[in-house]
Amino acid sequence: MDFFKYQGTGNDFVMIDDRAGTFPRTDQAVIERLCDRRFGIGADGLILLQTDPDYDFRMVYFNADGAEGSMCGNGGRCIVRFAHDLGLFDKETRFLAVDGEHTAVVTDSDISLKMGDVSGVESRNGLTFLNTGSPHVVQFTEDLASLDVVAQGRAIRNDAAFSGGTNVNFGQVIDDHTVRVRTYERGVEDETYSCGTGVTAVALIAYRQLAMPDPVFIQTIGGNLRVSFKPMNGSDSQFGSIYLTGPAQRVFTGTITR
Ligand SMILES: N[C@H](CCC[C@H](N)C(=O)O)C(=O)O
Repeated sequence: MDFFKYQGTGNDFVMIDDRAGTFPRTDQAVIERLCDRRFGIGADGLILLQTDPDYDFRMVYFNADGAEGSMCGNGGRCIVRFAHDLGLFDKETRFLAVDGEHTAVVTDSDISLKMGDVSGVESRNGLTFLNTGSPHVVQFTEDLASLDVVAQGRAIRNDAAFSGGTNVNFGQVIDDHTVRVRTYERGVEDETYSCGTGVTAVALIAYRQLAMPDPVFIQTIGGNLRVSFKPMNGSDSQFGSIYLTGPAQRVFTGTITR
């Protein structure tokens, strides 16, 4: 079976053209092995591109642990680049993911992905929590560089307040419109270089708590992203027209031999 490898700001994915629908998608051990950085290809997740009667394509996303995940923003940007590379559309696309419809626009340098609307921001156990397609906690800190993201992220990830777990993002304000972010990802169970739904969550909370204006510029370990949004219904915790914008590239192709 052929595979492709894509990365978006260092969040990397095994990408498979599964338009024939033959990939063993219920075999969690196979997916986990393909994502393993020692025994497999190595990736933060695996994504199937499938057909859909009403859309350009359908995205099916699995975390590195092999389980089907909630929405993945960087994976969404990567599969848009993949579909574009396959010639499935010209500049603009409409596709279906686990959280519903997404649209995206492709330029040479960037993919701009429309994210699902955000319906609320909660405080759980004193932690700021919201769902941007995946569940996220957002915390701001003064010293991001020396933070033990894995230890602190894992403790919050396993907090009983979050049934099913949560991803955990730590942000440090760099200037009036820029936040640097590090993320502990559920399903990878480690820090990743970037998390698209995570930086989206951070941008919205930077607006809500710190009055940071739209768009918010984000620095991750793996590169820079931009999040634009519109508050909805006169609320500072509901958002629409959310766009996640930044680079996504094919890195290599290969063949899975067993
Ligand atoms: N890396 C992804 C997030 C995956 C979410 C996943 N870790 C989960 O909560 O199931 C992103 O760019 O949005």
